[in-house]
Amino acid sequence: MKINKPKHDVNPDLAKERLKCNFNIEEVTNIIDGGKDKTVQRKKIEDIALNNGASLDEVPEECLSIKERYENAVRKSCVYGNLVRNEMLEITGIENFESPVLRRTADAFFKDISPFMLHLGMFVPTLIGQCTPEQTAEWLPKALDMQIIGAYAQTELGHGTFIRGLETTATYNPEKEEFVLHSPTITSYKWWAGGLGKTANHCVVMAQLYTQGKCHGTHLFIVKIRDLDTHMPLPGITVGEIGPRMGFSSADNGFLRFDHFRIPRENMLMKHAKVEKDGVYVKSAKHGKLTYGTMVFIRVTLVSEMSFNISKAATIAIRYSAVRRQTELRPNEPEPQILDYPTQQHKLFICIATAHAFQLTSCWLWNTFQAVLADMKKGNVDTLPELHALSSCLKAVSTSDALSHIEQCRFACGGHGYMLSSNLPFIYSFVAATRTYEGDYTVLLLQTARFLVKASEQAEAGKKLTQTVSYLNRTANADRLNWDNTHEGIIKSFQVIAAGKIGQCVKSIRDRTASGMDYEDAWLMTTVQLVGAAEAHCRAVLLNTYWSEMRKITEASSADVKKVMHQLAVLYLMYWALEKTGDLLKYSSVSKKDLDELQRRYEELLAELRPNAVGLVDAFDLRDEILHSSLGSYDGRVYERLIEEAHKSPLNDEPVNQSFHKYTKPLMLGKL
Ligand SMILES: CCCCCCCCCCCCCCCC(=O)SCCNC(=O)CCNC(=O)[C@H](O)C(C)(C)COP(=O)(O)OP(=O)(O)OC[C@H]1O[C@@H](n2cnc3c(N)ncnc32)[C@H](O)[C@@H]1OP(=O)(O)O
Ligand SMILES: Cc1cc2nc3c(=O)[nH]c(=O)nc-3n(C[C@H](O)[C@H](O)[C@H](O)COP(=O)(O)OP(=O)(O)OC[C@H]3O[C@@H](n4cnc5c(N)ncnc54)[C@H](O)[C@@H]3O)c2cc1C
Repeated sequence: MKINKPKHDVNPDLAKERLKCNFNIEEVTNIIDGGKDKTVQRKKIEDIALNNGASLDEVPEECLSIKERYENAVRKSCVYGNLVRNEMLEITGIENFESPVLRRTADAFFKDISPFMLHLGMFVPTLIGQCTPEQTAEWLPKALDMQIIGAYAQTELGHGTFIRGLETTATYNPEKEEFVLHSPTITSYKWWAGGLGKTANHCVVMAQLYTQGKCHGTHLFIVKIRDLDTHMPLPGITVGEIGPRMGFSSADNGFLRFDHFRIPRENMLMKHAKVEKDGVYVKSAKHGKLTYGTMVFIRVTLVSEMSFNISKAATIAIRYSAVRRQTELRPNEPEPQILDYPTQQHKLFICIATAHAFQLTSCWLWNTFQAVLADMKKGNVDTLPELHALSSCLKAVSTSDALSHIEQCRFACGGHGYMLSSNLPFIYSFVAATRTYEGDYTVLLLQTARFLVKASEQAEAGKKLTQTVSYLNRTANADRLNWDNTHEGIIKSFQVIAAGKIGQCVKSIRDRTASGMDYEDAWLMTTVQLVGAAEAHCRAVLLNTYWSEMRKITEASSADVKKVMHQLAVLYLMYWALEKTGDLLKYSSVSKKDLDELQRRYEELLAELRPNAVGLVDAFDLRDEILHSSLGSYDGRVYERLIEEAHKSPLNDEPVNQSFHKYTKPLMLGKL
């Protein structure tokens, strides 16, 4: 495989690691990309984006002021957007505008975030999923061609989670065939939408629809908020940026207030529900929640996004751990590479395995999503609840796991991991937001729990369940599973844990209602358990999917690749079994001896994977321009880069900062 040759000599420790690797790296890269042809396509696209050179910042993004950072990000977004529009989409096909391949090239331009991300990330998908054919013809080409720039304005100051509680109103006036958008309260200010503050000239708005004096719940509208020529907000629109936050600091998350702002009837996105010219409301014939479609789509794509982010953090931390030496093991011997510490391997090898687990699961989820869309086209919405339950829990657990693994990667890099130049803080703060946005962790797990409780009741009634919960048919009446110390045994035990927890939730709810509580209170009192049950279900799905997809995808692989891919999947199973020993003890016959044996095998597996660690992260094939890391570059020039980056600090522009003469010296002389 053509590696982009490093300009400098590779650090000798890192070079030695590469000699140790005993599998074909390119073969693993092809597996991750989804095939050899996909790797070739990805590299072609990366060459277009990365050779353009526009990503190069003279001053690091983080050293700029808020305004400069935003302006610089817009500059780069325009160069990047133009490349996507004119060159990259020609290769992927326009229908793949959100391909992970395009997504990863964006990271070469932005350490933090592009103010245009939500245009392609949510505005365009909403047009695709929510417009009639006529509306699609009107809006989509303009959006894809970037003649209009959009945002997704759903969340309000007062409500993000509870969409039905949104307060913005869209009241239909049949005389003028217009909707009047209005923000009646402070809490109805739209709040948070990415790109809305300063960049977007259009946005999709979620508002309560009123017609013929009746509220029909939340619906989507496309709204032009700024003049296309002057970019001034239109009369009736108050729009701005919400202020500095933990991450997302180069984008302009926005607020928006409507003062009786009028839009034509045709601007209601009417693929599912409609308002006729005379004001008659026609509800969706298929399903009441189809306006939530963009959220389902993004939740599905976030699983692959998490794989990508973990693979970046793991690459940085593992390459650094091969270069870094610390602490004498024995007197007069060289200090070991920190990667030789089993505790370090425990922090990091699970990250490699998780990146693979999420990548394979995300492909499987994507196929499930496509199958549900195909069903819905034929008018069948029966598979939607299962997709909603799956995408909700996988979004919640993948973002939460990614966050804790990325934090482990930072811990694994000691003090240097705290430097922005390592890129780990950027990756961390980006992923921290994913745990909240697009549906908070707890809230989404409770959505899955709702589905699981129903499924459990159906299993009890002897009904045959759909694929992802079919284990409830087999395990509903099982008490404690006989522990079986095989890989399949571990997966089965997670299904039994999930079934046991769901069963316990059902019992708690029933006990509480039997003692006089109404159903809502009984549910509320049980929510801590319900979140645990949904998480357990998600773990069972993840373990099962990773294991079976890994076996399928490596069927034709070479023996060495098969072996290392197999080792990673086993590591994943064992890691989670050991993390959940309490549950295993509760729901299976596992003994202390079995668990000790599992721990011993896990530690041996870490040692077996050790020689391949650098090879495994090289297989992610993340170019230095994408990694943006002083600690993680291919050549391992860690210390040189840290010094180079330190010199870029604006505080080093002059030998003495003016504050010395202004404040410190007077203080020293007692003249302040
Ligand atoms: C170069 C390329 C760059 C591209 C780069 C890409 C990167 C990609 C970057 C993205 C970047 C994003 C940046 C953040 C963008 C935001 O964050 S946008 C805002 C997102 N907001 C949220 O996710 C809000 C979360 N809240 C919700 O989804 C809903 O309120 C809840 C929690 C699902 C509850 O909804 P509800 O209407 O109150 O429904 P509820 O009464 O609980 O349930 C009623 C029934 O509806 C069902 N239901 C609820 N939701 C659904 C659904 N969605 N589907 C089907 N059924 C549903 C329930 O299961 C339930 O069924 P039953 O049990 O009755 O059978
Ligand atoms: C970086 C970032 C970008 C964003 N971009 C956009 C965007 O482009 N467009 C957009 O419309 N929105 C956007 N959002 C908003 C985002 O979707 C919401 O913040 C998110 O859905 C969570 O809603 P909330 O803020 O109302 O949290 P809350 O619901 O207020 O959550 C607060 C706490 O209450 C708990 N809680 C809430 N409800 C329940 C319940 N029913 N049961 C148990 N616990 C509950 C939660 O678990 C959480 O612990 C963005 C947010 C961030 C952070």
